[in-house]
Amino acid sequence: MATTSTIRPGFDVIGLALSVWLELKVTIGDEKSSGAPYNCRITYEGLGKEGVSLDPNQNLITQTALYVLRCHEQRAFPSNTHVHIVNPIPLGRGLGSSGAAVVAGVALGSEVGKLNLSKDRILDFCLMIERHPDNVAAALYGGFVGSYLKELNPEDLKRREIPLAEVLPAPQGGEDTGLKPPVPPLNIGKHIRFPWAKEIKCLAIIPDFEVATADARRVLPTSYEKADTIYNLQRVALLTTALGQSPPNPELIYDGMQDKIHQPYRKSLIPGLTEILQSVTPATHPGLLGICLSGAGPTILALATQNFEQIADHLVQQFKKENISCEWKLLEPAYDGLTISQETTSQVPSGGMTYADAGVSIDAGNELVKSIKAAVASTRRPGADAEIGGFGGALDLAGAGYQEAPTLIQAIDGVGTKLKIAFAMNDFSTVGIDLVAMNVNDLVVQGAEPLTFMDYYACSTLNVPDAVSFVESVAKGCKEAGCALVGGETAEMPGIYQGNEFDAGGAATGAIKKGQKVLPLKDAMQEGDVLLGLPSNGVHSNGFSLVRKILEKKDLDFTAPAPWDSTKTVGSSLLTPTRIYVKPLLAAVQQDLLLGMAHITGGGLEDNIPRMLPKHLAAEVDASAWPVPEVLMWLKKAGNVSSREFARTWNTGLGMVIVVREAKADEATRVLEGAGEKVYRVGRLVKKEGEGEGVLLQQFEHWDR
Ligand SMILES: Nc1ncnc2c1ncn2[C@@H]1O[C@H](COP(=O)(O)OP(=O)(O)O)[C@@H](O)[C@H]1O
Ligand SMILES: N[C@@H](CCOP(=O)(O)O)C(=O)O
Repeated sequence: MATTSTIRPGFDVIGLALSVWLELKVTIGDEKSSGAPYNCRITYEGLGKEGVSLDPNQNLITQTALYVLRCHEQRAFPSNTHVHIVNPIPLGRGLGSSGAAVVAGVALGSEVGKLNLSKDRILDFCLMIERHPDNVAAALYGGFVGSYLKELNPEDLKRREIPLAEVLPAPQGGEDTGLKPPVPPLNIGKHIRFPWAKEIKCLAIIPDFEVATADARRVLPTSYEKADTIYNLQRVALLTTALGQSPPNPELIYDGMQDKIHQPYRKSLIPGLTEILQSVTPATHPGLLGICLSGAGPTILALATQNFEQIADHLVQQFKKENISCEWKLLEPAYDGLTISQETTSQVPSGGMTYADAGVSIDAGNELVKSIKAAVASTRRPGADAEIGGFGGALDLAGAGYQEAPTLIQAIDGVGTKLKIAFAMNDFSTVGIDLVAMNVNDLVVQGAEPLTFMDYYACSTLNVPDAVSFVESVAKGCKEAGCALVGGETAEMPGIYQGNEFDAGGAATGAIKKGQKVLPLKDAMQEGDVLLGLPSNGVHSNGFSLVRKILEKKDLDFTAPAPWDSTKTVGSSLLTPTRIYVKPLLAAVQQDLLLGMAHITGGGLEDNIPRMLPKHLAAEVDASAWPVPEVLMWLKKAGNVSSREFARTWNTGLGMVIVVREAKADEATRVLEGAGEKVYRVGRLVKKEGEGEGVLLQQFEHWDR
């Protein structure tokens, strides 16, 4: 079940289901639950743990389920029911936690009561609890949804027990609610799904305080000026179509998301709201399409196609001016809505043990596979269809363009301790790119075209949203490298990993056409060959143990503004994914322009450059020839890291170093620049003195500026 955000000016009308899922795991016949009130024991994990009641008559989910059961002459849950709630949706922030809880509650009642309610009937019940249809309709049906409430007929209107409150603290309405609750009239809500352009993503800027939806509705007037009503109607009519058009039109969407019937009244509850909403436009922040309050607030929803981090960081800073801290999330529309699955292993004998009891959930694994299918399939390429679910990933070499047996090159690597930063930031949307980069960059330096990738994700207990975010980022990396994600492994190993931590590894396979040489061509290299460097964009994926030590020493939190880049937090800057150099380098390889390449990973320039050189040659490198990223300069200074150590730990600003013949250096530069690279001439090959150094660094005082 996804959380929804109502998009202005469609107040109480349009909602969007987002990729954050409230999950209920229900067991009937659970011995530990015997004697629980209403036969129901609740356990809870996730957001809101401290505040949410575990009393079945108080908890919104079970309270709603009891209401549904009582409407069907069932007074309580079946004996020994255990409901385990897993909630990743922040409560009271305008992200529809209550809407999702109500949908979950009605579905729970329907399932345990064996009522077999249709989705449309579930909506009727939901609307008895939460009277605005936008959140519940989107959570129930999934996607971008418009909805309306049918006018009740005079008989129904007369019924005192039909709820008047917006979010009811109890399924109530009359004195006898508990015994004889109001059964909803039939078909009171209608919905329709609108198209949503695939490139539009949702940034949720979530302040660290709550605004109860009921309070945010209390500040609204009971009637509106005609002009304000027309203002909103005009915009909503266009907006629902504009959000489905590809490419999206920022002007239409930005204008279409203006509102005069609720945001102006809610500014009293959200400090700085008007200024914050006005502080970004598509002109000041390219990629932004529109901005509004999410639900009843205080979360801000920004729709965008790119530059997510800059937009989010800007909005976080605006809130900061009001002394409000925020976290932000990049979310996608979710199209599944309410989903219910039955565990096939449910005939557990009394006292019998299950794999799930031991901490390994086959269901969660299956759900993960279902959720990542689309992202994985998007990496398909000739020769590999990237369909997961089989026992192994298939690659048809002829289909991939290799008619004669090629040389296969394989690489395997992990993300390393950069994962620690992702855990601290609870952001797994980029580390998969690092994982792919570490592998495919190793392949391409040998001249191989990456064809397939497989990832390994090992955790304690599978957190499906985190794992989905991770695999989606792996898929992103694969697309950038042009390889298909043909499989992977998710391992739940309680006892080996702790909390939300996991380890991630992966392996790539690439090919070199018959007749084409495997690089480096050590025998062909000679004194005077030129070294070209391609820029890194920061730390990439090595040296993070030292990075963390330096931050600790400087007492710098991951959420603090980065001292080297005021537009980012320390954590978000450090999570900048490793660059993938495959496409530009293959362009040069195909023209036979390169003699060798070194991917600058652990061990830095000092250890990696010699890996591509023959024993008798050394690399003379001019450290002043390329700019060092600010983050690396800061780390060097803050950690008082010597230049030698600097060049052995981090990439110093070069992600790739390439050897070319002097006569081909300009041509190679032109090809690489044509493929979008910046190229620096950083040195040359010289004769090595005996067992001397493989890298002779010159001008490294430049790093001490
Ligand atoms: N997973 C949940 N389990 C139980 N109660 C919940 C859950 N999610 C939300 N609620 C209830 O809904 C309230 C928040 O609803 P509301 O004010 O409408 O905010 P939101 O914008 O998050 O929907 C919470 O305080 C809590 O009582
Ligand atoms: N249309 C409602 C939506 C409330 O959403 P929530 O996520 O805050 O519960 C409103 O704007 O009041």
